[in-house]
Amino acid sequence: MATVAVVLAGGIGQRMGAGRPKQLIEVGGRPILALSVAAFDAHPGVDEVLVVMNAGHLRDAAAMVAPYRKVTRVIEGGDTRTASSAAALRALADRPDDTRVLIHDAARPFVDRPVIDRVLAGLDGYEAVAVGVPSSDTIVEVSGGMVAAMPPRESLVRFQTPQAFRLGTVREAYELALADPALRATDDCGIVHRYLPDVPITVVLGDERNLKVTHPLDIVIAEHLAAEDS
Ligand SMILES: Nc1ccn([C@@H]2O[C@H](COP(=O)(O)OP(=O)(O)OP(=O)(O)O)[C@@H](O)[C@H]2O)c(=O)n1
Ligand SMILES: C[C@](O)(CO)[C@H](O)COP(=O)(O)O
Repeated sequence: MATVAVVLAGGIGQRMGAGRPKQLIEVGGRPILALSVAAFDAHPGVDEVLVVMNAGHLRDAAAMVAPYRKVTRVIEGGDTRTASSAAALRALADRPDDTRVLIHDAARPFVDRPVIDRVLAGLDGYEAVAVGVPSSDTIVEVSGGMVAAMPPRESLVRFQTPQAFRLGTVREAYELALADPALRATDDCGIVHRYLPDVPITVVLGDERNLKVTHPLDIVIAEHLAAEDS
């Protein structure tokens, strides 16, 4: 069965405040979007890359990813990350249920081959795979400014991407989610977990370098990581 990597680049980068989507910013002389796409293009287990971009920058994105031969389409995303994932799933509507789909934040340009290897290996035994790293901070649930719950840190991980799925599973979860007026989600595994609670989601180890470039300080870190790679 085919393996498709979806690179989500439909955001506007509000928290970065750069005046343009953060995935178009260069680190180490290359756009963040290109670095993310390159990681999947170079992976021997990935057959195809689908890029999701916001409407105003489709041409910029197409030009940036033109050198990568596995990129088959650059499509328009939606107003939220969830809507952009849904747009990608619509673009894959004609693909068989056993297609393997990896959904990745374009804003994580340092995803590397070992992380992708672990995700693909996870898909051999499970319908849904998440990537997590242990937290070095204590994570607390807060309600109304007060501590409401303190789950033991050993039981917590921070999710990264790519998250991977059998297409039939993530498609079914999204069909249910999109029919729910109360839909709220920050990632794709969250949608599978909520709408198909019987589907086990395995968690494989991520990497601290696989950071999500979100705030201006992250650009400083990203430049440093890019220099390490050069
Ligand atoms: N409507 C959206 C929103 C986000 N994303 C993508 O999902 C990933 C994670 O989102 P985030 O880091 O929140 O990016 P932005 O939405 O651009 O950032 P912000 O929330 O600060 O505006 C990014 O690669 C982003 O481009 C997307 O494809 N479509
Ligand atoms: C999917 C994600 O990267 C997992 O940590 C994260 O939830 C994305 O959140 P964002 O607010 O869209 O950046």
